Amino acid sequence: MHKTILAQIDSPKALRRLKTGDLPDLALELRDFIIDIVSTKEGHLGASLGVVELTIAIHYIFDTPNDKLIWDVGHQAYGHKILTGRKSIFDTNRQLGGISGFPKRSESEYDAFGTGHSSTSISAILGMAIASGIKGDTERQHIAVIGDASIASGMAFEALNHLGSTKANVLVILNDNAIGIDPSVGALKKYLTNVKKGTAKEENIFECLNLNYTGPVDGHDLPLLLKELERLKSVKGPKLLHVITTKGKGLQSAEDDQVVYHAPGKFNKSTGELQAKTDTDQPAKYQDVFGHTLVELAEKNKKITGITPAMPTGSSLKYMMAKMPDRAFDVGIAEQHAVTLAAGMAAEGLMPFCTIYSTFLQRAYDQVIHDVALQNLPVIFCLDRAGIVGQDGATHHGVYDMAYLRCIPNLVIFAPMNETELRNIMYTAQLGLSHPIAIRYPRGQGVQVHWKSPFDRIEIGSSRELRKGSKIAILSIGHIGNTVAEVIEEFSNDQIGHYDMRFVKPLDKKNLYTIFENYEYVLSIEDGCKAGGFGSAVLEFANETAHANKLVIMGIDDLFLEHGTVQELHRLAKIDAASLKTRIKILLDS
Ligand SMILES: Cc1ncc(C[n+]2csc(CCOP(=O)(O)OP(=O)(O)O)c2C)c(N)n1
Ligand SMILES: CC(=O)[C@@H](O)[C@H](O)COP(=O)(O)O
Ligand SMILES: [Mg+2]
Repeated sequence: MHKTILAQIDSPKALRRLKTGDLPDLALELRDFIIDIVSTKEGHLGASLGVVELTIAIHYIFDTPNDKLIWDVGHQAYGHKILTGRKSIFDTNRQLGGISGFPKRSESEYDAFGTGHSSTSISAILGMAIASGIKGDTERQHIAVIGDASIASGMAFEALNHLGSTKANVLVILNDNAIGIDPSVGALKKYLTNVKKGTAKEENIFECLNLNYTGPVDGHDLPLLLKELERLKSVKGPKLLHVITTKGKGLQSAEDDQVVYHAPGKFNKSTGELQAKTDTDQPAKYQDVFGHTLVELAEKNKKITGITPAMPTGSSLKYMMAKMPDRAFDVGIAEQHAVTLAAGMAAEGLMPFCTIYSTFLQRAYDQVIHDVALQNLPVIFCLDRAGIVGQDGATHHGVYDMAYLRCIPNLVIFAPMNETELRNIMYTAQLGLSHPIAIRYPRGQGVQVHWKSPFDRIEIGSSRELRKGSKIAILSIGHIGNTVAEVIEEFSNDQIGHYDMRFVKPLDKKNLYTIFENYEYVLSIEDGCKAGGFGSAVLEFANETAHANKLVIMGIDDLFLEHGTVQELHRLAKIDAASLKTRIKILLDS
């Protein structure tokens, strides 16, 4: 009997034909299935395990896909994917050519809205509910599932503020597990904890916002969930169901270490034990070089502060937070606030290192312009996960930052080719800059095993000549310069020069002028979009000096790159070693 129910479910329609008594067994099977696949294929684990009962209950009670269902962030939607016709291809999750790790409109009619960045679900579902109203569809249900960390973000609050002033038929399900990737933070978290303890003040914050509030209810109690959802189906207007769940539910190690099991990599599906890393003599991750270097600098320079919007582990700001809790802040999923908070600190003479994933800084674009650059406040942005990030895919690649930052006056943009360069620019920045600076570095490892070098000051706007040549000059920006260095080793002649340009802005125009004068061809390469990026900056320079005909730009074309390994995606984007080799050969032969 057990192990057979999930096999029958190829759609929510099949699910809805089950007896309610079968659903607890289905929940067990669904958990096992998720654990089984994620243990070898990797991905986000804890969040999906936590909402197994909720996922079953929603699809059981509501008429998806006619009723609209949005999963905020979407990293918890594995159960949803499996129950909505993607069970047989779930083992392709996050792999090249496979299904996305996040809901995606083009993938399934059950994915009502594409997510990946958090806190968008309430706005989007309200938009859909308003659309249903305008189209005269009064029966359709609209459901957004949002986590406790995501609902604390500004965008979610903006949406709640609007929602509560409407009669829209929207159900917000607050999935409260008291943790984001790292433990949730802030006053709202304290409030929700008090609600759970029954010690909250009499007025309920959601009722004050004019939402019909139910809860808190046990999100693992399937009969209770079914009952509440069935009841709420006939309650008109905006409403919020507060469910309490355990992230990682059903796998003991994932419940015990929720931070690690958010996305644990490969693990033993029976014991939960993580697959041991075999090679210890590996270069450190850039994020760790950042995190440890910041502590090192902050120990001497008391003006240094650190800020992360909800990514203390991912960015490694956790090291400073542990050592200097008064000077290092996790502000929750609040990129806009993080940037303007840093601006305020800089205005008062502090030296804030504001570390944000490249992709998530997109949300704080106006704050970078209006609050930082326009006022020329020397905030130090450390943009982690810049470039292609791999399996998280299109929502997460950090490939636009050079383009979207380069057009902002006053802003310096630097990309380290290795750990030493990252350390040195961090050191330089805290010596005192007269401008804000964005330092972009990729996900994963650098190239140096022994990275703890003594500090050296870097002259702003200076590039490095790594190899002198005569025919082709390769200009690289950041970590991708290591691919260039490797590739040109294979060309024994001295025709190829290599320049680590370091600064997207200001460009080292003096050096560029000499390069364009002395080489027949100049080839720029970047792990960002070509439109408006580093190569575009070089092209603008080349135009000014009438050398544009010498320039070849390698970068990412005008398209959204999907998911796959970083290597696969570099190959697809034609910025990998083989593509570079081909380009070089063509130029050498011409
Ligand atoms: C705008 C934005 N910032 C940061 C992230 C990174 N991120 C992904 S999941 C997550 C935590 C979400 O926590 P919560 O909403 O409580 O959901 P749970 O994982 O607990 O289910 C964060 C910070 C993101 N996806 N989007
Ligand atoms: C869902 C989400 O946005 C994060 O969990 C993201 O996948 C983190 O990526 P890193 O593994 O690069 O920290
Ligand atoms: Mg949570």
